[in-house]
Amino acid sequence: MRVGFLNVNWTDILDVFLVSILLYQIYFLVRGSIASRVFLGYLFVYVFYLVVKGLGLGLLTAILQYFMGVGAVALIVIFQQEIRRFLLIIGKSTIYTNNEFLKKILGNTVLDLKNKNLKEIIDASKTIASNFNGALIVVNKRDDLGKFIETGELLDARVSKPLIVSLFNQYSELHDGAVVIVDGRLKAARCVLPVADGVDVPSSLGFRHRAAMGMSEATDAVVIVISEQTGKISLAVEGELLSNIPVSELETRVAEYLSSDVQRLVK
Ligand SMILES: Nc1ncnc2c1ncn2[C@@H]1O[C@H](COP(=O)(O)OP(=O)(O)OP(=O)(O)O)[C@@H](O)[C@H]1O
Repeated sequence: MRVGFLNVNWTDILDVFLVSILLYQIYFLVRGSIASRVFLGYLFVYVFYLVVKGLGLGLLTAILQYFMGVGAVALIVIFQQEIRRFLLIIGKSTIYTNNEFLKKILGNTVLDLKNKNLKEIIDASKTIASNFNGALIVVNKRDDLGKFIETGELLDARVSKPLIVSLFNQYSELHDGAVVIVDGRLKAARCVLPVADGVDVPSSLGFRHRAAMGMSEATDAVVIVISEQTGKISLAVEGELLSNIPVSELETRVAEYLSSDVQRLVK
């Protein structure tokens, strides 16, 4: 098919269609964040490069080509979070989650909660909430939480209700930040978590709740967050915050997410 001076065949149309979807998905992932400005900047340089190349300006093309090469590596670093989210979306597609064979190969079966000491964690959360002491408790699922543990005070203690409650006591030296629990061991306290900054985050949310969302977006851990102001308990899972969870439902909700393939907790 000829459109003006262009020769267009069906593969070109398919190509443009797929690139449009890809660009839209990238825009959807980065919109509202600082990364979106970086992405636009990079896109602008790329279009400029195509124009320069089309005009046959050899030297400028070579310089821009080098810049684009280095920029591609920089983009991977800058877009770590977005790339992770993008791959998670693909990984969570129904093809995978509904396929028993793949689940078995990739070990996506029911997880054993026996070693997680959930009861102690839940009991501690209830007590902290009733005392109106704020808290941020990260409980691992499968992902390695090593780099977040390193930001805090290393403890590696057996999880127990009194330990967690006393760590979040307002007079404790370690009450700030989050505790990270891995397979029933309280690995560290006063940990710094990544803060969620997307447009989906309500501006009214404080930093404790944003950090819970950010952590659950960056990893598959479940984060229990207790508000110091209201004593309400919320859960962050897969980048979403489920506010004001009734204490009677807390254990079931956490166990449900940690033990199964359920990707999102039922609201
Ligand atoms: N990135 C972070 N990583 C870990 N802990 C954090 C982070 N940001 C904030 N916090 C913790 O949250 C505490 C209070 O934050 P802030 O009052 O802004 O949160 P909030 O969501 O309004 O919670 P609250 O309802 O308890 O006041 C801080 O003192 C700190 O202990």
